[in-house]
Amino acid sequence: EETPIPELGVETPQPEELRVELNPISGERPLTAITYRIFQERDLIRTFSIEPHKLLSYLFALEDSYQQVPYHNKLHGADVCQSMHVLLNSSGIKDVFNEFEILAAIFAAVVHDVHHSGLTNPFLIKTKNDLAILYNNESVLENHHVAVAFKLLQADERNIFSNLSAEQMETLRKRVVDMVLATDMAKHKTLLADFQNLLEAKKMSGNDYLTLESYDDRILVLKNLIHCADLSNMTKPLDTYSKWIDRLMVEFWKQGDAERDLGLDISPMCVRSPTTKDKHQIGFINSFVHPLWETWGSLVYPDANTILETLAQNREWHEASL
Ligand SMILES: CC(=O)CCCOc1nc(Oc2ccc3c(c2)CO[B-]3(O)O)c(Cl)cc1C#N
Ligand SMILES: [Mg+2]
Ligand SMILES: [Zn+2]
Repeated sequence: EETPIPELGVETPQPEELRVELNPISGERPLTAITYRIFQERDLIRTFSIEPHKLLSYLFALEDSYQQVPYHNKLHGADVCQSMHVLLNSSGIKDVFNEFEILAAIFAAVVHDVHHSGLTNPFLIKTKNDLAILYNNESVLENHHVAVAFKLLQADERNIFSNLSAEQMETLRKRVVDMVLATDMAKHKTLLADFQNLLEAKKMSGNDYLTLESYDDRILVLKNLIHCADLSNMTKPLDTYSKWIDRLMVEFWKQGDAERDLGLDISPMCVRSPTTKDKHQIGFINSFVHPLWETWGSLVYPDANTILETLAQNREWHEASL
């Protein structure tokens, strides 16, 4: 029978250092505030005849569908959306994507982890959680996030895409599904290899400007873009980055506690010990994050140089703590 997801919800007291003072502007609704502003700034509301009250209703419902877990909560959704917004302005790609692709990318970023339970795919799979059964162990969380995002659109008062044609909606939906599913870490190696092959081929063609014709080439760059935005914590200044790590570790350690209580092997990153924290972070940065950002940096050179410097400094900070 199904093993219940151990409650990681509101009743778990947030350790003091995780308590954040609410921003006087965005107050309780950082995700709605940031996303609405970005839609305005990119003129998406006018371009796609989005009814403002529907956009607010959708964003309120989306924000409330993010679980109150230490890391994968509405702040992470807001953060990845804002990071996507900035990355889309990188010199190397600024004029590459059209407004439909930008709408899809911003939307995919803000919905990409909605209803995340604070547990990993391997945990949901080994505990035979309903979601793992429903999605046959395949990108379980990511399938759930994008399904919830589109489920919320079904209410007419929340359907922000009601003025798109059926064909436009079909393509938007495909792009959003493709991007959110690409945030599954299990797909990282293939995604990055394909991205590197594409850039190599483009470099061979000599033209210094990235020209992308096919849907597959264009969506490949967008998949890597949302993956970068999702793994952008360590490209931020240390005082911000360290706050994200603290949240992530609390979430990982809670899963470790649940694994122990269920008599399961404790996932390496979920072992409650500050020393392994740095070891795992360095391992994750070296194996996944740095190669990805190096590749991104080569695409938007020299736009990402500051990012790469910050990434190196944050890695040194971890190494100094070993
Ligand atoms: C402070 C950080 O370093 C943030 C990056 C997350 O840190 C890790 N993330 C990992 O995998 C996922 C990366 C992205 C996501 C998820 C899992 C589930 O939702 B998501 O889309 O946010 C793995 Cl395998 C290890 C670490 C480590 N350390
Ligand atoms: Mg995710
Ligand atoms: Zn995420």
